[in-house]
Amino acid sequence: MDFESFTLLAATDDLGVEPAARADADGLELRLDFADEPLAQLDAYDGELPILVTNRPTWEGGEAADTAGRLDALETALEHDAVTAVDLELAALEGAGDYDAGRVADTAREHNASVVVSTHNFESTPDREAIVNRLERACAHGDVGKMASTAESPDDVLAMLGASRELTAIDERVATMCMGAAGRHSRAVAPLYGSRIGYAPVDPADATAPGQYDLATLRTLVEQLRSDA
Ligand SMILES: O=C1C[C@@](O)(C(=O)O)C[C@@H](O)[C@@H]1O
Repeated sequence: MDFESFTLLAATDDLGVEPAARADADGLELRLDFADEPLAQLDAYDGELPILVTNRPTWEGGEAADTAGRLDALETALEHDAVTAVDLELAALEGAGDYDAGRVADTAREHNASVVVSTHNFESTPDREAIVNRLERACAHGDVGKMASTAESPDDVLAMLGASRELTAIDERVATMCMGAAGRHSRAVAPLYGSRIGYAPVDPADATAPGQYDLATLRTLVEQLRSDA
């Protein structure tokens, strides 16, 4: 996955959803931190969709302990041909936590895999300038800078969309979304402002973040809006 164009990922903890995802997804996001035996799942994987692997630490809203093993698992996952992208937290690349995620980025590049550098705000959405600054830092560390914030108002979504448009206009590759009820529509609209990645569960009951649409719905919304543009 090179994220040259909008890429819709079926977010999951179970690679068994792959056949059901094929109609609407361009790939899968496997959340190692949510999954049972994720590396065994990858060993057994014979699906068609490429995979982005994520192993989100607890200090960034995930369920993975901040250990060297968290990063080891991502490096092991990158040995699989089906894994063509890895998600690394901006904070982990800038020295937060106890372990340097730079080695995982190096491994990704050795395997010609893309590096998605992510940052999250589960409480609020900063202003447009702050979003631009954080996304520029993320873009500097990888192939796509990704930010997911929590919207409380339409103004928050406007800030995220404006930042997306501003960075896309200078050829930065970003993925943006606002979480929560107030931010939900951003998941369908942000691709029109340059966002390169969307995340959606096949089954809405399996959401990996607040405010996600199910996969088929998000595909329909994005395609309809893009055709109207
Ligand atoms: O970082 C992201 C974005 C996300 O949090 C979302 O809001 O859709 C979903 C996560 O699974 C993914 O790793």
